[in-house]
Amino acid sequence: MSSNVTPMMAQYLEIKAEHPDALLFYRMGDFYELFFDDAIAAAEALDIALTKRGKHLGEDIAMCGVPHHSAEGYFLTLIRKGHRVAVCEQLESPAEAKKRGYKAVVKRGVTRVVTPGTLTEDTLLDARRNNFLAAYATVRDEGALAWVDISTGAFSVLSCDAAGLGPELARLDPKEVLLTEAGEAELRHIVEDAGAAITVLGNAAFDSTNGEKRLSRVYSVGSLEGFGTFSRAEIAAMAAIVEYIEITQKGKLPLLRPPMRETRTSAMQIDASTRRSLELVRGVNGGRAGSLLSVIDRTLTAGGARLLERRLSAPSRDLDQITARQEAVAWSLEHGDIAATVEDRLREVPDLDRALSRLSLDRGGPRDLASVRNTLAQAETISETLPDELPHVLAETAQDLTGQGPLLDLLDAALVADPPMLARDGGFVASGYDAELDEFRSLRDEGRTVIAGLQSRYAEQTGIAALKIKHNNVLGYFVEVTATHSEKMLAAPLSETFIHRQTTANQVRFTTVELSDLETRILNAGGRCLEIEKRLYSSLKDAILEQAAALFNLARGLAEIDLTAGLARLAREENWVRPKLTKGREFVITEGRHPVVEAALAPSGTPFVANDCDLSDESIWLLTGPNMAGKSTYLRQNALIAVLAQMGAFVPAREATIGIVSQIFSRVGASDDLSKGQSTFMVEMVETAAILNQADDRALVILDEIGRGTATYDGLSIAWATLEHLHEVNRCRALFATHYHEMTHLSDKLEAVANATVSVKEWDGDVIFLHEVKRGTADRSYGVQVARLAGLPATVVDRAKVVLEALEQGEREGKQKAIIDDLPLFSATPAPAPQKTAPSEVEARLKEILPDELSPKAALDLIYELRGLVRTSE
Ligand SMILES: Nc1ncnc2c1ncn2[C@@H]1O[C@H](COP(=O)(O)OP(=O)(O)OP(=O)(O)O)[C@@H](O)[C@H]1O
Repeated sequence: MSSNVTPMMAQYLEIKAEHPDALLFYRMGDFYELFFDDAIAAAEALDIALTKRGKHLGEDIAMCGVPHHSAEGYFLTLIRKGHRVAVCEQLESPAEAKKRGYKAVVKRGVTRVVTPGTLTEDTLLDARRNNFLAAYATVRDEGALAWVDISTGAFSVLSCDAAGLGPELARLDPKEVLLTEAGEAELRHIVEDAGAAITVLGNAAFDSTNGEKRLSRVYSVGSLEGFGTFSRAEIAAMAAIVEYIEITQKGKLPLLRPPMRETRTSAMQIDASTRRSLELVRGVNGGRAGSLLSVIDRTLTAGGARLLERRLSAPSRDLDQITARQEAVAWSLEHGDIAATVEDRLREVPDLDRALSRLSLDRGGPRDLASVRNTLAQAETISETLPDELPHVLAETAQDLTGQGPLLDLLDAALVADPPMLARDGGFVASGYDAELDEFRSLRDEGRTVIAGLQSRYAEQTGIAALKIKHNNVLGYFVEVTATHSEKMLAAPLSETFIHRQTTANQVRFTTVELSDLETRILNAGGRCLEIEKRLYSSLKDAILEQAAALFNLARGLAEIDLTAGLARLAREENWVRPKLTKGREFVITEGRHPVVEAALAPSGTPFVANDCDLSDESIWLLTGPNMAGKSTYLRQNALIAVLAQMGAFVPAREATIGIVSQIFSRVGASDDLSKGQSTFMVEMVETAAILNQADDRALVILDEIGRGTATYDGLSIAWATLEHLHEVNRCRALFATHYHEMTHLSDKLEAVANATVSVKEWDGDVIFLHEVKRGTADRSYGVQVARLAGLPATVVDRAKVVLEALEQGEREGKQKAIIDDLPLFSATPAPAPQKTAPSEVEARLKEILPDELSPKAALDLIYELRGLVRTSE
């Protein structure tokens, strides 16, 4: 290194060398500073000023900085833009550094690396969503995905091959995925598709043998067997997660809950494009708005909201589990008064999971202590509100709410009602909790009163009424009497207490051991208060963390109760019913509704038209009907009802019986994926292929107008063959919407195919949508009428009608091609619409004629006259 590198810059470069892939936030006093390329990148991403600071190897050093107290917001912006941030703090005060030598540089070190998957700060997180960090590992031919939310400690793992990775990532929506180098090469596109950041770790991090040891150490167990039997790949994936947390949190581990082993067969399989098209947790725009989640969320706590999203993302396939959850919702619905009281309490419940996680990472504060206290207080009331007789799910969770009385009492006694954010400034421990603290506080706050008290005591003791305790900068506190009393003061017994300090012209000044003690104590009281509070903070935190496992269960219990009460309220408010789930293949929905479309229509007062669906015998319905009639809505609503039913919720219908659905596939509408260089048609075919290759006989498949992205006959043939495949090979339940009316003949040939249509009325050349689904076929598509409603120019609409008629006539006569060839070309200049043109002269003249009254001569004259009229208009 060049000799003109300053010691500070040398330190910076050394630390930066350890974090080449992160922007290094280097703490200098009240600021974090960035240098060199980091500064240039950060200044651009944060839109802040780029300056210079000194030179390095003859070149200016680029620099930018942000105040440390507002740094979190900047971290978030950088992370959203795809950066990682290494936070380098001062590990000692400048005064401490000076003790080591005049020129010593303050010790610094990276205390954490902020990455998208490892956030814990409330300000950086969406309270109502999980923030998952995932890792994918393969050992020999086995693959596994592990994921954790370090802000809540929830840790899970699943065996999953590479083909299953995309759907799982779509379900979990992790913010960051850890891969090996080889894994990155193979799986990058899948992870990027899921919108997660990729972090590559060395193979050692994924080593399953060391991993097992690492995990056992984290959970302080001899072996992982107590948590379940894990495959090598599962251990490798979990180990990588733990390793990465240790790297980013610089050795501090959050409280991880024991790993939960999931199996792919336990949840309904829903792939990424189906999730998008059904808009389960995100609407078309990527936000919550317009999603199913947004209309069913009645939860009152952050934990409840997160649980709801997880359940909705992974509806169950386990009949017993679903039934147990339904029982809980039904109970809550029947006991509205109890549920209402519970809900009032839930409104006051803070985010316990996240508070615990921050406390365990030493990133918490007094407010997190208060969050624990407030949660415990509410949990206690809730458990008192709940009766003894409860359905299984609620009985289990109610148990988790109890048993924390001692901790609650401790926190109640120790904390003020509304503590400040930071422990650093003190002021959060309640008075009366710690005698020493109370004393120092009164000293700090009431120094003058304590001195006044001492003064009157001394006055009494000496019998000198004029005795004063005073303060100056030279002597500090001292006792002062007038010179007249000096003799008495300097003689025994008073001289034993009062030590002479100074004699002036008129006064004599003394100190006492007690007074100088008091003085030091007053001076130090503020500092001592902070120290004591810091110690108490630590001991309260430890008391909480000792109960971490029970507290996590309690948080989970509250979330379950919240979710149950929310689903019950939803059912009551929206008039939903409890569906009957079976192990068979039924699918009977009576008067089903689409919850999102219904909610969207509500403000306009337009009623939603409920529709039935029965796929029990004829398992494939071929739906034809005009554009805009409501086909897509109908298709989706049936899929959504299945999802809601299997997550344990009630459903928007009058009645529903559903044989458990193993997989849902939905191909609705076409969207270009130009970023991947795929055309609309290509995307459609890839997704259709996935369905035909994967759907089993318990799947529910929804296909909306497949084949429309290509030429008519190609499209029709593909749609035709697809339907046959679903019928013969997949043998699944399916709803198939199409504009190819030719396909309706398939119902004669294929036993399980039925025709259905969405009815419309034609009135005065306009279509009126009835939105009613009936058995049968549609006679036509009314596309041209719908186009007119959409505001297509009248000339185009008229022209389209002419073409349509010609085509239909051609089809009837089997000479379509010739007819099309015969059609004169469309002229772009608007031709006057025929019905609006005034009658021509010839027409006007013809109208006047009364043929019966014409003589042969007059008739001949008329012919000449008409001929003449035509000539003039030519
Ligand atoms: N059952 C219903 N009750 C009331 N309104 C409905 C119903 N179904 C659909 N609609 C209304 O009709 C609109 C069009 O519905 P949808 O998109 O499902 O039609 P579509 O037949 O799939 O049309 P296209 O074939 O053009 O894609 C919806 O946005 C909604 O406002």
